[in-house]
Amino acid sequence: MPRPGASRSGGTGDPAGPASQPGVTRRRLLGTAGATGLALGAVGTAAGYAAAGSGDPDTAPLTSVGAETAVFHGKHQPGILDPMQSRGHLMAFDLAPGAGRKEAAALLRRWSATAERLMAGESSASDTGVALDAGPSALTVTFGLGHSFFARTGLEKQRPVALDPLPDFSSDRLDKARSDGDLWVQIGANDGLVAFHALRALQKEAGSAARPRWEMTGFNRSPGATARPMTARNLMGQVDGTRNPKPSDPDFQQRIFVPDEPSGTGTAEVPGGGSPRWMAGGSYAVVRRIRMLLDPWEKLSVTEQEAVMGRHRSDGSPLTGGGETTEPDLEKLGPDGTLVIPIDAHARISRPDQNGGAAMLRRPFSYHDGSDGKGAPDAGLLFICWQADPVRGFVPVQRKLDRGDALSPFVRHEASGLFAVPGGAERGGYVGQALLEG
Ligand SMILES: C=CC1=C(C)c2cc3[nH]c(cc4nc(cc5[nH]c(cc1n2)c(C)c5CCC(=O)O)C(CCC(=O)O)=C4C)c(C)c3C=C
Ligand SMILES: [Fe+2]
Repeated sequence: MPRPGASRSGGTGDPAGPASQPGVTRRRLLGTAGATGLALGAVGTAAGYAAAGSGDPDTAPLTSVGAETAVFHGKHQPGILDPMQSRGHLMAFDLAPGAGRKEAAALLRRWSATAERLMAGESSASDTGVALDAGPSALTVTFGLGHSFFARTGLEKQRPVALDPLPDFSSDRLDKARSDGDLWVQIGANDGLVAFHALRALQKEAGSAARPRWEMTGFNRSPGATARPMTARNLMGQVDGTRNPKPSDPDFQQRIFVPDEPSGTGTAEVPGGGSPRWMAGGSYAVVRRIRMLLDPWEKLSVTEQEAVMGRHRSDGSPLTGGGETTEPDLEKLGPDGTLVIPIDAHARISRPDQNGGAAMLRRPFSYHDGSDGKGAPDAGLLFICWQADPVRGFVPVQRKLDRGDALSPFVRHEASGLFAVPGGAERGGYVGQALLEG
């Protein structure tokens, strides 16, 4: 299976040698004809990397981690359905003073071209060489548009109702400087250098059109670190992600993605009108930087921690028994006559059946930014969730959590963003084209 973009042309003007020449991958990709493309979500393993086995570092086989390739073009943008990567960067940009629709379109075209090249393991226009020697490493780049983007570009009439600001929650402690933004970029890769390389390329290509607003760096477990593929753990030690909606669920598409023919115009003139047509195949990302108060959390006994969550710490199984994926028995009483899964346990009150069916796809990164200056770790979750409409996903669940989640005393929401993430770019096109040229 040829890797997307592997034979595309486009000069780089970079002096870094063959790896930066048009159509040449960073590792001079060898014959892709025999590639098997081992499907893992949208990520595949480019078996075409397998080489003659000489000692030549440019032709030696890559490990499976380096060879994994995600697909840039498609109905949905990458970085939503792909397996979570071990490294992540989140960045928000604001359009520069004087930059409008034309500049935004040119920027998204540049960014999309670069994302396509880098995801295929090719070099970027002003390659720094940071990712030389490495394969694409399951790199994904995802672009989103914030509420303020639409006024800046004169496209208010196209702004989806679904992008209306999130309500205030009583437990919010939000830093506005690290919240929101005109444009949002999510980068994920299974190699820290590959992810950083993409970050620098996109930052430089913002040029005079957009200025960085905030940046966050996150991580997850490395592929292969466990004996078998397992659900992720967060920095509280919990198995996190067990009950995520699955693509095989009958209602998965309608819960997570805007349909091909959105029901309404999605404009403010049509309340509840859903999403506009340019969002077909797109999704809405809610991004929350949630600090974990790890010192008090780690003082709890394991039994106390498990009561907060309603699940066992060891394997994520419900307190009512069974394995990780066993359905919890929410009515079960213990010998003392109280509920085995406490009434305020996080895993109880966040369920769709406790929130009018509200559901979201959670795809977070952990983060650690040193300490807060008083000795407590500044660590937690870069919570990212995906849904077709935040009013039927994140908002009702967070309202419920805000009212009485047993986890609340141990977490603090410190930054927030809501972004419209358009559908995937067509070949030769760019993300957001239907909006900006529609
Ligand atoms: C508003 C949405 C949510 C926020 C914010 C949130 C924060 C948060 N969650 C954990 C850890 C776990 N969450 C789990 C389940 C779970 N959480 C949410 C939503 C939010 N979580 C949902 C919708 C669900 C699934 C509910 C269900 O369908 O049963 C779990 C249990 C395992 C799992 O299903 O993933 C854990 C663990 C932390 C640490 C956290 C803030 C830092
Ligand atoms: Fe949760």
